[in-house]
Amino acid sequence: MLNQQVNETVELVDRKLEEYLPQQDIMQADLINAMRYSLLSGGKRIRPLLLLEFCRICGGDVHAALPFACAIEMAHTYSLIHDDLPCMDDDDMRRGRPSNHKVFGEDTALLAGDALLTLAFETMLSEESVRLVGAERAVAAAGILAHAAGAYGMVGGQVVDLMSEGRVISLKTLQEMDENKTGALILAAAKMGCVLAGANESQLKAAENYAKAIGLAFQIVDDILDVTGDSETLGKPVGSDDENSKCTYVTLMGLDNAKIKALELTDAAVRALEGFESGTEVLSQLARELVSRDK
Ligand SMILES: CC(C)=CCC/C(C)=C/COP(=O)(O)OP(=O)(O)O
Ligand SMILES: C=C(C)CCOP(=O)(O)OP(=O)(O)O
Repeated sequence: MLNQQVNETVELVDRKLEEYLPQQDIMQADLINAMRYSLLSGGKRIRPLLLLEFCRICGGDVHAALPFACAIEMAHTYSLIHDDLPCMDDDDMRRGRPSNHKVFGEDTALLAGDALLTLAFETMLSEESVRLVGAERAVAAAGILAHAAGAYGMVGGQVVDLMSEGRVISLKTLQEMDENKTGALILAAAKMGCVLAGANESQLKAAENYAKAIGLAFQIVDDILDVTGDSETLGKPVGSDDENSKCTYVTLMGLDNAKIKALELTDAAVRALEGFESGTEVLSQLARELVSRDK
C-alpha cells in the first residue's frame, strides 16, 4: 500500500513536470530538449515526495502543493546537470544515460540548468500556484528554496566540495559541506511542505530534525555507493569521488563506520517523526529505504 502511494505520487509529479516544461519553439528547441532530457529521465523524486508527504501529514492540500514539489525537482535537476560538467565532477553518465553535456554540449547544458532553476521560481510564483496556496505561503516556500539553493546552501556546499578536492578536510568541514551541498535541498523540501500546509512550530521543528538527519545520511550513502555500487544500477559512474580525489565519509571514516553513521542518522530521523501525532508511515519507510538503497 505504501509503495503504491509512493508510485502514484511519483507518477503525478512526472506528469506535472512534463506540463511545466516550456512549449517547443524553433529558436530554443535545443535548450528545451536539453531541459526535458534531464528532467524527465527518471530520478527517485525524493525531494518532491518529501515535500508532498510533509504537506499531507500537516493537513495541507497535496494538489495545491504540486507546483512546489515540481519546482524543487527542477532545482535539483539543474544541480545534477551542472555537477556533471567538465568544470565540476566531469561525469559522463547520469540517471542511466549520457550526461546532459555529452548529448547537448557544455554550452547548452549550462543554459538548460540555468533555465530549469529559473523555471522553478516561475512555477512557484505563477498566478495559478499563488491562487492555490495563497500569496503568503507561496512566497514563503519560494524563499525557502531560494535560500537553500544558493550561497548559504547547495551552491555554497558545492564550492567547498570543489575547493577540497585533493585535500583532507576535517569531519566537521565535511559534515558542513554535505549539509549544504545535499542536505539543504532535502531540508528545504520538508520545510516547504510544512509551510504550504500552515504547520505549527512543533511540526516544523520535527520535520527539520527528520530532514537534517536523512539529508546527511543520504550523502553518506551516496559516498558509499560510489565505492560499493555498480554503475548500471546507479545510472551514474562509480569511483568518481576517488577519481576526483574527493574527501568523503568513506575516505575519512572507512566503509563500515560510514554505514554505521548513516544508520544512526536514520534512527534519529525516524525518532524525530514522533513529533507528529500520526500518518508518518511513508516518511519512516522512506528513511529506511534511502539508507539501504542500491541506487
Ligand atoms: C550547484 C551544484 C552544481 C550543486 C551540486 C549538488 C549535488 C549534485 C550534490 C551531490 O554531489 P555528488 O557529486 O556527491 O553527487 P553525485 O554522486 O550524484 O555526482
Ligand atoms: C544529492 C545527490 C547525492 C545527487 C544525487 O541525488 P539523487 O540520488 O536524489 O538523484 P536522482 O535520484 O534524482 O537522480
